Amino acid sequence: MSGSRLTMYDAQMLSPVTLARVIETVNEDLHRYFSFEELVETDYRMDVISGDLVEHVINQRAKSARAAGDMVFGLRGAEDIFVRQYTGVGAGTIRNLQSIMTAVFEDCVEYMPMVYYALRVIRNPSEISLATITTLQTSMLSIRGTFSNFLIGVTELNRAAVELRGIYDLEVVNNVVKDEGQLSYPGEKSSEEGMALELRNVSFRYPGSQNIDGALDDVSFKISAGELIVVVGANGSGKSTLVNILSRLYDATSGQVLLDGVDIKEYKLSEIRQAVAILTQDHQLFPGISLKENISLGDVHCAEDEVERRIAEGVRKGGAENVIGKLERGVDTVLDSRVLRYSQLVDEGDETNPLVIKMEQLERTSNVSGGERQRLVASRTFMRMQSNRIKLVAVDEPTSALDPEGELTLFTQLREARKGKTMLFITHRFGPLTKHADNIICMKDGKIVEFGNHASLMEMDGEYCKMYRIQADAFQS
Ligand SMILES: Nc1ncnc2c1ncn2[C@@H]1O[C@H](COP(=O)(O)OP(=O)(O)OP(=O)(O)O)[C@@H](O)[C@H]1O
Repeated sequence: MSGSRLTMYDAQMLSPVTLARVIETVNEDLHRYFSFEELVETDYRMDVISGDLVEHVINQRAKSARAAGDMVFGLRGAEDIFVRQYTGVGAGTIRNLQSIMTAVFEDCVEYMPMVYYALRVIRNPSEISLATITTLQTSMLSIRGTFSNFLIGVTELNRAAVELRGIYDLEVVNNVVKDEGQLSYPGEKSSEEGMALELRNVSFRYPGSQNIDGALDDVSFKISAGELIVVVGANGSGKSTLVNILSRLYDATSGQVLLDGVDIKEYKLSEIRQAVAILTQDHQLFPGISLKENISLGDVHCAEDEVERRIAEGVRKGGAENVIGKLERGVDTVLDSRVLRYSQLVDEGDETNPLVIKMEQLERTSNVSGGERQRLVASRTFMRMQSNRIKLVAVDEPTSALDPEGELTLFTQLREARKGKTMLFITHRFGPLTKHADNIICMKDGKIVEFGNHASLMEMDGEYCKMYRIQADAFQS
């Protein structure tokens, strides 16, 4: 795609004047602009934050906005909202409020003499003339306009604030996770083998949680560098929360987290993020950018002459070679291309409306399945894992849409890539992983109820053994 052609489809029949319009653009910069703009959505939060991509996304968005130039006319200000959503800084809101208040103040000052004169006329009606009435009327209309603009502004601000809260509770996370550490990671005590992890009496409750109990309750354990750990437990037992705490997406409410024997808060936050690779069901393909770029975002710090090779390796290990092979444009394929939709006054449910028909035609349908998507997302993680900086890999049930062979291959590839890394797998399926685990953490109601390898936990005949037997029996009966 190149050029900057805009194709417009107007709906003249809606009204004597055009009230609605569908615009198609083939401008690549504009597409990128919309794509990066969309990454503020909750759906992509996990990828952007855990991949340490905040700065990259903000820069790319600004760059494509500059390149697209006037085509993003009317969308200025979105930048502020974007930055605010990622940083928790309300710069845009504050600036908007300031400009509205300034306008009101200026108008009040401007019309003050009129107001004074109007008050005099009320007190002394003999002063009034036709010219005075006309002047007063005009002034009052202006003042009314100013105040109605003010009210619209306040409503807008309110809407923006609600949107902000709704979309991004990450703002809370950013406020809670303070980036005050000074140490570089890996540090002096770090091992070549991977990241050593320790939790000491950690309890955690999500900000604003309505649950009676916290998500983690007095959790303690120690994992040596380079171990393969499997975390099991019922839904809601705290497994994913454990990963959130270890990768410092959240800070523990109480207790201490140590990485290589040093308190996690003493390290620079971005260096911790750069040392961790996370793959979960929540990880997504980014819309509107090529598969190649999607996978390369696994490591934006990769040397330029290494990128191609590492993407290819990521694709192979992620089991996505066949997926890409069957696409006409291969790794250059753009899935979920963004379409500019302007649908004011159009009932999108009305399937006979010519604009609705046109919009549906323009939506690029994605031609990959859910499982194929998971393979492409896994390819990004494998791209990331090739970096020497990665010392911890946390994998949280990323295989829900994979066929059994795909799941087994993914786990095998992950295990084989463990050199120099500590691996943490969260799974509900015991077979392919637990027998390879150095240790298994079994969780229940936010607590660790059992810790040990498969043989020792089976011998214990407790919670782990019970869950294991349920799955094993299902295959035998
Ligand atoms: N963002 C959140 N805000 C508030 N509460 C949350 C949030 N995420 C999880 N919780 C709560 O924390 C507890 C632990 O959740 P967590 O996701 O860690 O469980 P899990 O063991 O990974 O569950 P699953 O097997 O279903 O993935 C649950 O009670 C859950 O409702």
